[in-house]
Amino acid sequence: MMRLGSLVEGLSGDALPGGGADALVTGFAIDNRKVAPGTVFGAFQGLRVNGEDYIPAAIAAGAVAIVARPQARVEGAIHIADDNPRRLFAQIAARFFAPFPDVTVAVTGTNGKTSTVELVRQIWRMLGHHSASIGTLGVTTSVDQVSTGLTTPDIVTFLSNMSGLKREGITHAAFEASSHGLAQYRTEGLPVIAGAFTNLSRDHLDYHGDMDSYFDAKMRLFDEVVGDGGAAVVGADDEWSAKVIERVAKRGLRLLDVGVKGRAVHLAGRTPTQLGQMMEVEAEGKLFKVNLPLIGAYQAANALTAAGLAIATGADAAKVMECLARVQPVRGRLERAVISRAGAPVYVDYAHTPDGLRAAIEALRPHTRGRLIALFGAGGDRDTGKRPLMGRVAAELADHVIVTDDNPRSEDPSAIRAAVMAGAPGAVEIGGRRAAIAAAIADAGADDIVLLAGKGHEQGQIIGDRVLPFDDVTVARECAG
Ligand SMILES: CC(=O)N[C@H]1[C@@H](OP(=O)(O)OP(=O)(O)OC[C@H]2O[C@@H](n3ccc(=O)[nH]c3=O)[C@H](O)[C@@H]2O)O[C@H](CO)[C@@H](O)[C@@H]1O[C@H](C)C(=O)N[C@@H](C)C(=O)N[C@H](CCC(=O)O)C(=O)O
Ligand SMILES: Nc1ncnc2c1ncn2[C@@H]1O[C@H](COP(=O)(O)OP(=O)(O)OP(=O)(O)O)[C@@H](O)[C@H]1O
Ligand SMILES: N[C@H](CCC[C@H](N)C(=O)O)C(=O)O
Ligand SMILES: [Mg+2]
Repeated sequence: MMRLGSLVEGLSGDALPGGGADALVTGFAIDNRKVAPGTVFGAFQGLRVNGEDYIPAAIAAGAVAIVARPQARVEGAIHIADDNPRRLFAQIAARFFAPFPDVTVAVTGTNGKTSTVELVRQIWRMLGHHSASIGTLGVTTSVDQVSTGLTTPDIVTFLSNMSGLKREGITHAAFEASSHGLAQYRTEGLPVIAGAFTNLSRDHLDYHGDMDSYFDAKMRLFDEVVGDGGAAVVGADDEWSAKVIERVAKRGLRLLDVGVKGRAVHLAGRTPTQLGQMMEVEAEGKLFKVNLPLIGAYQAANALTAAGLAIATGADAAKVMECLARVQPVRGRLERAVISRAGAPVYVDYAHTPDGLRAAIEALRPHTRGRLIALFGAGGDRDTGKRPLMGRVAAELADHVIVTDDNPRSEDPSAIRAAVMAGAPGAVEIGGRRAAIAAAIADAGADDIVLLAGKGHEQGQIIGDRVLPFDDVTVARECAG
């Protein structure tokens, strides 16, 4: 327990009203249903509801203070007022949940965040650090993986997870900063010493409106979240890279640009091998030949971004390159699920954007002798504009396209499929993901390759408000057996 005064000192403009500084704080919550006596409640205006409407309920449940806009009505508890209550709440809560792992880094970008945080975690571990990652796969350490549902559930869960990791002896942590998380101040308050940008392409425009706003949401990572004197690892091969580098320079962060156009970690060459690829990498004036055991240009890019983060946080480049040769595949990212009876390899990948789909198909192309069969759908209650674009990418790059269901959520699955089909003339539509997977595998010959895209590691299919058990890898094995 801590006193409210010490938690807000220097953060909140106004002095706490009479006696407020001595109030004992027992915890933090942003949902009134999680308030207990002594909780500080963050009341935020949301997309669905206004959290300020729950202030009376939070106070009735024992909230000691409310962090909310100055206009909010607070009676019977201390009102800590700020025009940006989400930011202030994160700062105050971080003081409560401190200490955190000593070395903390964050990754943003449309695609590649989960892969990159997972690869940094592995590199750090190989270098002898106690490391963890937080993101779509949950909270991962070398001994444990706990799923959390969302990439970044909420600020209280995030800070309490980070604090729990510190208690378990974790010294190095990498986390995913999604654009929703950044816009809602869900992943901050703690010192972040390096940030990384992977790439930017169409997704989530339902939430952000347009690409410039989406870009700005992501750039908060470098503008505000990474601490003064910190580093920025920037994937240099994206059409947005130059703009990112500009922002990083303006903020005065140390830049490590990585990729084919990168100078700090330069990818000079890349040759696919049967189970991976040989990369030629220049870093710190030396040339390294790295046998990366992961396929696809996109995985090479993520591996180098992860390497950049390890270097930015003090690791020796030569040692990091040695580690890259020993990384384990990331769950559900070009994971080889099974080889069909006919002899066709079946890959599961989490591609759920047009650019992700392009990356996944291009990764498999050099490994395909016959036809590349791509199966995917699009998630319901998400950016609708990406659907025909995903269809178009697949129709252009794959030899045979099957359009099926992803997580329809509250939408009509056939309407989602129709929107995808609109971009993919010639594609076959099969409602019901299991039936579609069975058809894809049955259709594949010995020289063909099957890509099951969109759901990666997910263990359930969200239909309406029900989550039915579903795992692409398991279903693929059942259909192939
Ligand atoms: C669009 C979005 O990001 N929504 C998230 C966000 O909602 P919001 O702030 O708009 O909240 P709201 O539901 O309108 O409620 C407003 C406030 O009232 C509070 N409340 C609400 C009801 C109540 O009874 N009592 C109460 O106190 C809520 O806790 C909230 O603080 O905050 C909520 C509480 O933390 C989240 O549950 C919710 O995630 C929804 C479920 C969601 O689907 N999010 C997805 C899109 C998401 O965030 N995905 C990204 C991944 C993106 C990527 O990596 O590509 C992620 O980081 O996971
Ligand atoms: N660097 C990259 N460039 C292009 N596509 C990529 C890249 N990295 C990953 N992808 C594609 O995106 C998919 C998801 O990868 P990953 O889970 O690492 O990304 P993410 O950013 O965490 O996604 P999410 O937004 O769902 O959390 C992969 O399965 C792949 O198809
Ligand atoms: N983080 C992404 C994951 C999408 C995964 C896909 N299977 C879907 O349901 O759309 C999102 O929440 O938009
Ligand atoms: Mg992710």
